Amino acid sequence: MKASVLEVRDVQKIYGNRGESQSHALKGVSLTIQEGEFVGIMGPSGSGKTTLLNVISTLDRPTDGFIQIAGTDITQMKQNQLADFRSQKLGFIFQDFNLLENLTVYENIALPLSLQGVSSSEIAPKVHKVAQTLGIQEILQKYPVQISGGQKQRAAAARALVHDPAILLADEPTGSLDSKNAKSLLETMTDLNENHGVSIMMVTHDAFSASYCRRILFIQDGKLYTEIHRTQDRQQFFKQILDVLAELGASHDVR
Ligand SMILES: Nc1ncnc2c1ncn2[C@@H]1O[C@H](COP(=O)(O)OP(=O)(O)OP(=O)(O)O)[C@@H](O)[C@H]1O
Repeated sequence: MKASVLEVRDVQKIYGNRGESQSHALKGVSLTIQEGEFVGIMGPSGSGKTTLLNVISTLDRPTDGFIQIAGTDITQMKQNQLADFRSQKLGFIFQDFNLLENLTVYENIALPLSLQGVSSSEIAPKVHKVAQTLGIQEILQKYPVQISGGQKQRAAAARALVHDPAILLADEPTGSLDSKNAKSLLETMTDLNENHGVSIMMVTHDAFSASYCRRILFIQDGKLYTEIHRTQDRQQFFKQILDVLAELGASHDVR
């Protein structure tokens, strides 16, 4: 049986101190992601998706509950340990790429390893390997301003994966892409998941993007509402997602 890469148990998040106006953003969320899964997180605006992603990605702490990533309980870690853990075990892709404009694509991809003090001779083969997987070998010497949005997102994905993280966390990764580049990135993520064993958790509003996942967890009002698994083809799954979103009364994009 596969091991779990992520275990979230009874996680609560309350913003604001006692006596102030408080916001109960997560009200006891539990979920497990197994190694090699591609899981989507969806839900209406304000349901707690970003909060969930932030506590899993160690950027914020839960008020209560337990989160284990690759066998390590992150809720017990000190701040400096969390920074190391994040840079070694987690990979992130965001909507707006977050590439450094004054570094080449190669240097951007190498950055997480350079920051960990890995030698340049060890870094080079890793950058070339991940660039090959993402089909961006030709643009390694270019600067972000010289490449397209789709290429920027591939470079960002390469940077997220170069240190071989336990899980790739994606927050609206197709949000800044046109539909052709979005489709191409989603196909790449599917390839990473199916053929390279990358475990992925993706937060998205977009039913088309979500239809590439194998399983989707829906959150509403800080709690898990339901989950669905892809058993048939992607078009069927897309319809199933729209049905749940309609049930939730959520607004959604249809590409
Ligand atoms: N820093 C904060 N301080 C106080 N309340 C917050 C804070 N961040 C989020 N909230 C509240 O917590 C709840 C969940 O917000 P969250 O951003 O996690 O939702 P979301 O599902 O990501 O929404 P969206 O899809 O609009 O990004 C909301 O009621 C929000 O107003």
